[in-house]
Amino acid sequence: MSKPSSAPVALFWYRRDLRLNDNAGLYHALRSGFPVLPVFIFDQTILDALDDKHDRRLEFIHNTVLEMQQEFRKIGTSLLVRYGKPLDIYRDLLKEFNIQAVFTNYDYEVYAKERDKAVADLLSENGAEFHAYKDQTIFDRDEVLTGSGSPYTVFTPYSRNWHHKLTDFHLKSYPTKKYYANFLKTASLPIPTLEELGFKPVKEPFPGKTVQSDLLKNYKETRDFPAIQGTSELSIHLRFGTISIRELARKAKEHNFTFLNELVWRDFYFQVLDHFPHVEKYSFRREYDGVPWRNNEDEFQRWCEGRTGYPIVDAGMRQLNEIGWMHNRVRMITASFLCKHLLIDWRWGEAYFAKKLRDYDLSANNGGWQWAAGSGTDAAPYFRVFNPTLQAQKFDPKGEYIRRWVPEFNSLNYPEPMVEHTMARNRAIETYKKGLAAAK
Ligand SMILES: Cc1cc2nc3c(=O)[nH]c(=O)nc-3n(C[C@H](O)[C@H](O)[C@H](O)COP(=O)(O)OP(=O)(O)OC[C@H]3O[C@@H](n4cnc5c(N)ncnc54)[C@H](O)[C@@H]3O)c2cc1C
Repeated sequence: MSKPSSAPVALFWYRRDLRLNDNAGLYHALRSGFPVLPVFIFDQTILDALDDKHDRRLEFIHNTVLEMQQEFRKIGTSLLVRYGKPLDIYRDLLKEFNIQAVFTNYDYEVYAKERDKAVADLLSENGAEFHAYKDQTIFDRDEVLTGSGSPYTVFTPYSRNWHHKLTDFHLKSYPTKKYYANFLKTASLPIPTLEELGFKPVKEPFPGKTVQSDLLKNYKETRDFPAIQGTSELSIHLRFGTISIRELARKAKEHNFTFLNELVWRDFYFQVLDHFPHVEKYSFRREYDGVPWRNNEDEFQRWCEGRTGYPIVDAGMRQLNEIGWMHNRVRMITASFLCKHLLIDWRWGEAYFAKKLRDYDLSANNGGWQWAAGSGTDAAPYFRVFNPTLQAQKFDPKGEYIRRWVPEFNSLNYPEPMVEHTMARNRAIETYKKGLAAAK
């Protein structure tokens, strides 16, 4: 394919980094010497897989793209927005523009890595370069390794080394604003509506982008209590890059070590997915794939709908179904209940969360589920089974969270527990034992 004779340009391809400020790949694009055209692709492969057309994630992305377009208009450029399969879109873009290079930020998911490789190959065949940068993590793939150079598979030593390696350099922002003059000057380009993409808005507000210093200061004491707002609710912003991880980590470092350590968990699970891509489909510890799950579909349905008869589990599932978010403590309880009390394959629960969570992120979701199932890197041992009643007493002592989401709790309309705890606990331990022994 010969290049069009128009002036040479570089593209910056937005994906999980939907902001102009402090954006690593954008910074490098703007310093490349070519005028930069920012691009966003609504990826048909991803959109086709979403069966609920009221998808909060897509609405969030769409709103953000519209907001970014306003910012781009102020500086005389425009976001080029396309809908389709990325490789097809790049074939078209190569015909429309004299592309010298495409800049972007790394994505650690298997699908994304394959997509990027295909696009990089296509560009290379057409004499254009592909450059990807670390932007969504503080440390990635090979930056925090054990003494023998292998990836960490346990969080605590990873975290110790992460903190040890951290310097001000890693938290420094990329000053993109200084280079805004290097965007390609264009007229305003159109953006498809949500309806044109085949989706409908949920029209519920999203959490804000900022976190109060007081919340961070008290985070260690408040984060486990789902009835209060003791966590940042920034997860959707971290997921789509509407805030910078470096800015947030600087604030965390200043105010609260425990909060900073949650951001370390995030890095940890990204590097687990990057180094051990088999976790996307299989247990991190492969012997756990031998657990003979019961996989009862009616029981799974009751769990999904929040009708298990365990109020903390039901409150969590209803919170998830209603607002697309669930408190972390309750994610742990509901996930453990599905895997251990009901002996349902963690992948069923993982897929349900993936459908519903507004902050769904493959790495953290998979890490959380494999932790709950006992099959993951840092997993809770299989014989440790959360007691949902004791968890509720400890973390929702006044039952406020439960009453908020399960108003009929304590009435005749509320179901009896679907399994008895002691029986379920013993059954889980025996079943896991059998599965693990068979895998030896
Ligand atoms: C079964 C299960 C599934 C989960 N699925 C997801 C998911 O799909 N997407 C997701 O972002 N998080 C997931 N988590 C982790 C955690 O529950 C959420 O990040 C957190 O509840 C988001 O709320 P917040 O922003 O108020 O968190 P805060 O407590 O304010 O934490 C700040 C940020 O740190 C990161 N973080 C916190 N805890 C973790 C963790 N355990 N692992 C990785 N990152 C973490 C998140 O980016 C979060 O926004 C899951 C946890 C479990 C147990």
